Amino acid sequence: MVVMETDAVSLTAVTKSFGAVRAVDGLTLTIPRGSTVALLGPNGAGKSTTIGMLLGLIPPDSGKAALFGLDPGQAVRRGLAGAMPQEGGLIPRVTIGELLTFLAGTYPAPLPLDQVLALAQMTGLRNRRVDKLSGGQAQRVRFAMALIGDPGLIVLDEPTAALDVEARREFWNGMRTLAGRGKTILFSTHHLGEADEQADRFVVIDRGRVVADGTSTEIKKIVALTTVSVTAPAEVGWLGDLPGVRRMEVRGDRAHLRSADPDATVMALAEAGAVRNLEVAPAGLEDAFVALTSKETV
Ligand SMILES: Nc1ncnc2c1ncn2[C@@H]1O[C@H](COP(=O)(O)OP(=O)(O)OP(=O)(O)O)[C@@H](O)[C@H]1O
Repeated sequence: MVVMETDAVSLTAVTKSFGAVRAVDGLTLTIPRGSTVALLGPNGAGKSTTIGMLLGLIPPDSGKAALFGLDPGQAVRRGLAGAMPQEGGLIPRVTIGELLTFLAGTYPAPLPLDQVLALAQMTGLRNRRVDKLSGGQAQRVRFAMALIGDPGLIVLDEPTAALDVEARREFWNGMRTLAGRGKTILFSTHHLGEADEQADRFVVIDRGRVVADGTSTEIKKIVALTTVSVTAPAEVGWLGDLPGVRRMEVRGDRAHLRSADPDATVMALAEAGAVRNLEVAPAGLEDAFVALTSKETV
């Protein structure tokens, strides 16, 4: 008999309203162990509320949230999930080392302090007081706080918002080390390029619902077509009938073909001898994201 491992995250039809605002609207999301998932969506889409519900901080109005098959609050107390809030008060007048040692004592099987400091790129900062930190350093302390219990699931709400480019790179190095150890990582972000590099799955939320869920390539395919362009031949009408082409537009001396099957389109162009100054531009994640979440009224 095959024993199914419980998923790291399981949200089933969760709904949460604040007064008249339905922040999350019947959202279902399952994250198996070991994946790195990016949660994307415009401002107010419901990302933070979703994260709050899966950490047991916000009780859903209806539906069910579970972490590793347990009630979320219970899973967090057992150190199975570590979270890093967007911002949050650090206790003043203690050093980073004291704060992390105190927290380590509250978990059954914490990570050694040296390891946590290394993962959070804070090895030299152990004796620094937490109220004497830059925004980026405070962010790293919050990251270390999420890691100290050695959780199987790490949840990060816009983890790199306060970090500069170099600190961001270091941060993701730490995350990749953790992902390599089989940790499940869920993070929300507005940096689509960054998400594209780090995550192996993308969940796009809009108006409290999941509007797309898949790999970066799958998400791009759902909505965005690759643009194949060539120097326009004398006659252009036939270009619109080539395999894969959904739309054709001539601007200046160039013909732009929006194609669902760019390989087939390029082959057909080559057979017809119409490949002068050929360019193929794949759709970006940004295009896909805008198309998925644009506020068009149906
Ligand atoms: N405590 C609250 N009281 C009232 N309304 C709230 C509360 N928390 C969230 N909302 C509303 O619920 C909706 C979803 O908010 P949420 O913070 O979950 O979105 P988000 O996707 O995290 O946005 P952002 O990217 O701006 O952080 C928004 O309309 C927000 O104003």
